[in-house]
Amino acid sequence: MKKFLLKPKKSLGQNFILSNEIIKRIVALAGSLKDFNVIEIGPGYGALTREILAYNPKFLLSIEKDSSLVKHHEQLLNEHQGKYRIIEADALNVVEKELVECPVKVIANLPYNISVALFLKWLNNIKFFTNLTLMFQKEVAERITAEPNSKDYGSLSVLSQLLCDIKKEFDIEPKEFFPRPKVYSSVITVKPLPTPRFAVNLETLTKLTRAVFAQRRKMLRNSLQSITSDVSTTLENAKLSGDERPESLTIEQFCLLANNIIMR
Ligand SMILES: C[S@@+](CC[C@H](N)C(=O)[O-])C[C@H]1O[C@@H](n2cnc3c(N)ncnc32)[C@H](O)[C@@H]1O
Repeated sequence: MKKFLLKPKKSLGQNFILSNEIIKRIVALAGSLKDFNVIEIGPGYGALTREILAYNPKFLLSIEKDSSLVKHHEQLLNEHQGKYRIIEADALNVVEKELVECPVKVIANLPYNISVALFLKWLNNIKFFTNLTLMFQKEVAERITAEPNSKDYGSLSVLSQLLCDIKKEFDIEPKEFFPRPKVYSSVITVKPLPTPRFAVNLETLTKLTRAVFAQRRKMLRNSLQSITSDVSTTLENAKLSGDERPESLTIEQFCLLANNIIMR
């Protein structure tokens, strides 16, 4: 990769993995790919792409925004005709189900600047995916996997864990990338649940958790005022006193609250 001497673009979150061992560990986490269509976001120079193709998936679709990197995939395209396709696009705007059929697995070292937005987009349609093996900045992985009563617990943790089984697999040091990022990275595996852990309207839950975590030091009786005009009935029906702070609520309690709230 270094021999191409292209200047990595910070604006596109370009930090390329150098270690073959780490590439192998990541792809192995996705399990067998034989009968699966695979999507890779941001293939870059194709380090993960090559390893994914070595697993002989049914089909691999890569989505890369940087046209100068798309050009580097000619050889892979020739070697894997009919099995591999790369499109130049912004992954945030792609409608996956129009491009590949189920069953689908996602494997990606995500560009850090769009990683949360992309993950939220997938959560909205999570049943489309069999599993996702994803690298995030460590801080984001910690927010996704955080438990109640921890500083990282928030809207992203509630939504992710309501819909999926998620495991933090391993951390990666900055020295394993070119150029070196300032922070550690983490790989997580995401297994969508057949149905959410608790029945709830996702839009209401999202608005509720965003509103209360935006004021995470405040007690619920105060922070709920911004989204409902009937705080006391809402709290009573959700079996809460109102003294609680959002980080102490379990996912089940958030769902009960969402099911009982009448939004302004
Ligand atoms: C962290 S690098 C990963 C590169 C390579 N897969 C690796 O692991 O070495 C992120 C990649 O995503 C691409 N990218 C950035 N923003 C994107 C977007 N909105 N849609 C698709 N690809 C994007 C970058 O150009 C870059 O190739």
